[in-house]
Amino acid sequence: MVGDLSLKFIGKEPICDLKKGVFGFPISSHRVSFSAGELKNGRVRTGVCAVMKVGVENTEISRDLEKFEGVLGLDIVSEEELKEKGFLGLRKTKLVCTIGPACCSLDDLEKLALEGMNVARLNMCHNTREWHQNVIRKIKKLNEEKGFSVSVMIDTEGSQIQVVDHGAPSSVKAEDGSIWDFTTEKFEGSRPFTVQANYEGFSEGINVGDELVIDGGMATFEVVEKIGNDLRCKCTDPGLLLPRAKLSFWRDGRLVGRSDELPTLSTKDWSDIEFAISEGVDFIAMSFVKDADAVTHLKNYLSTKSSKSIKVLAKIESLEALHKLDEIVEASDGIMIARGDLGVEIPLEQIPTVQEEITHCCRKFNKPVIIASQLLESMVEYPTPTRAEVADVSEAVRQYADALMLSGESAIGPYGQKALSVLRMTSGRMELWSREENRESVLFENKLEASVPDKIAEQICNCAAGMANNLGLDAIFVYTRHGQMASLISRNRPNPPIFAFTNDSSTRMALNLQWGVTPIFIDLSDDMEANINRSINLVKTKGLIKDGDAVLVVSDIIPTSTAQTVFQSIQYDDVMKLDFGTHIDGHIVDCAFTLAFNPMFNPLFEASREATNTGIKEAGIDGGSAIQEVMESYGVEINGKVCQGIVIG
Ligand SMILES: Nc1ncnc2c1ncn2[C@@H]1O[C@H](COP(=O)(O)OP(=O)(O)OP(=O)(O)O)[C@@H](O)[C@H]1O
Ligand SMILES: CC(=O)C(=O)O
Repeated sequence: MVGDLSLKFIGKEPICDLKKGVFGFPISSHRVSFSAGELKNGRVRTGVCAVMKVGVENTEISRDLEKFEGVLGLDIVSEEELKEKGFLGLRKTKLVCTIGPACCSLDDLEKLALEGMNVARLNMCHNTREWHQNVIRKIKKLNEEKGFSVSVMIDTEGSQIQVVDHGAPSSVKAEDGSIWDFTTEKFEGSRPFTVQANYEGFSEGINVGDELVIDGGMATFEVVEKIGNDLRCKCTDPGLLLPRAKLSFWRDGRLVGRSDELPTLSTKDWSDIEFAISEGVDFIAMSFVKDADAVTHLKNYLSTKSSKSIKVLAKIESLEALHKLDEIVEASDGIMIARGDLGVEIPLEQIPTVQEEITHCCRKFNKPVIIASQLLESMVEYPTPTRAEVADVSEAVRQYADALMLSGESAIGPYGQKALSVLRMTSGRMELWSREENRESVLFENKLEASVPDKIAEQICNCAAGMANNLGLDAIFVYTRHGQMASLISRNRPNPPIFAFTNDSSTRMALNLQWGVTPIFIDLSDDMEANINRSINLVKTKGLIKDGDAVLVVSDIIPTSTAQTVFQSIQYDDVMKLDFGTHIDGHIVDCAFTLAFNPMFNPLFEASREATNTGIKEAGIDGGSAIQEVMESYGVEINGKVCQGIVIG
């Protein structure tokens, strides 16, 4: 992991507010670099380096513009949005659409892509292999020929106890007091008042008196008799039975776990995964994940079978998954909060808090999260959403979910594009409100568990996001091969948009799901200066950035070129000090930071801290002697030798 941070100003004016210089004074070209190379045990680890550069002369830009070449793989929708609304107008929340019969033509898919669909979701529960293949190919065709960048996700069917047949072609009403048989017996056609379940062992451990709940509350029955494996039930809360309705059993107000023996991935799911690999999808959303092992197993399988990197998302839709949330989130590449099936296993009133907890957990582990199901359910039938639905969407955006998903609204409803536009406009409005309220002024503080270089990269990204917010920068440019730093910055939910330049097409497609990140495909070299200049010139040539815009540049690309002599290596035992001062009309502003990796230096930090506090307290002509006294009272043991603190300057 490598980090590389620099500030780049386009155009003549030195900037700070940033457009007027720091405290009104011009900023000179200035560069600081560091890189953590060797660690204590002598093993060479990947380096971490940072570059800060302020000020670029106009001539440099003009010179680079002359030699500009290459292609900027920015999708046409982001490009249009950027031209129309500017950096801060770019939507941060990503949008996922379930593709079904109502939106599977090339024309419909193009309309959804134009309306802002970032990811197309295909649920393998429905329709044929050929149908899915056809849709995937149409999406790839649109990406290639029309300049979109829509990622493809498939959902595995997973294993769950559900209705195979309920005696009617579509929905059927269960009346109060009516008696129904639930069975796994296979029979031709349909029988009235008979529901066929998909799983042989569905009634094991179920007692007379238990409650059988349909689809989390569509209808409720009481088990009145067990006949072999079959259950005879009386309807106690009338309602609808839909095709593929989910069955759950409850006793004394608690869920009776029934799906333990069902495999997370069935034989059909494995065959769908093979299909997904062969079609080169970008994400596989795994249904009914119970633990981290299932996710790890699939990830390992994909890493050996697929030449491209396919990301594995775990769908959180059972009580079991909630109990193992941390381990599942940590093991996966992202999460889908499948509120539909989750509502079958937990009381509905718990969904909002559970959603917020899962979203928070994903932030903690830096994994993208999709909030799914019933966001605009009424739009499956009606052209406008309810006010409550818009409030639900806004709440998901307020929680900083990475993505929102449409299900039946786009798959079967006649108003799919309109529903997508409601998501887009509601997200944009809420994002603006959050920014104006400066809700994310306190950056996300949970640290990720990682190696020292990764922690440093994380800190660089946290600083970068804070700096971009505090200085009111226009954009953050991240140069990344695997998307790690783009994702670490996104985790901080900064105000400016994040443009992730990558030369890896899997990374580009994966970043489509990450909050606030606009992925851009571009050729990258080891020469960061060349990468920065080329990409800025390309962006500039397209008219997407203008003189005076301030861009923060972060990179995780390790420079190998010998020309990069500017990078200095900082060892584990080194102490790095970054100190800068300026004056405004004779008033001096001084600022310094110190960074060390070896805890041996902690007493030195304590001495400096106490001396600084004394300096602040005693501020005045004689403050220096008080500082000196405190500093000299400290003895710091460094490599076995006790050294006395001294004040320099
Ligand atoms: N490819 C498809 N072909 C036909 N109908 C589809 C297709 N995809 C979705 N649908 C329809 O759209 C509705 C919503 O689909 P979606 O897959 O989001 O929900 P679901 O069927 O409840 O499954 P899950 O619980 O896995 O989300 C489904 O009820 C189904 O009728
Ligand atoms: C999306 C999904 O699978 C659910 O909400 O159940």
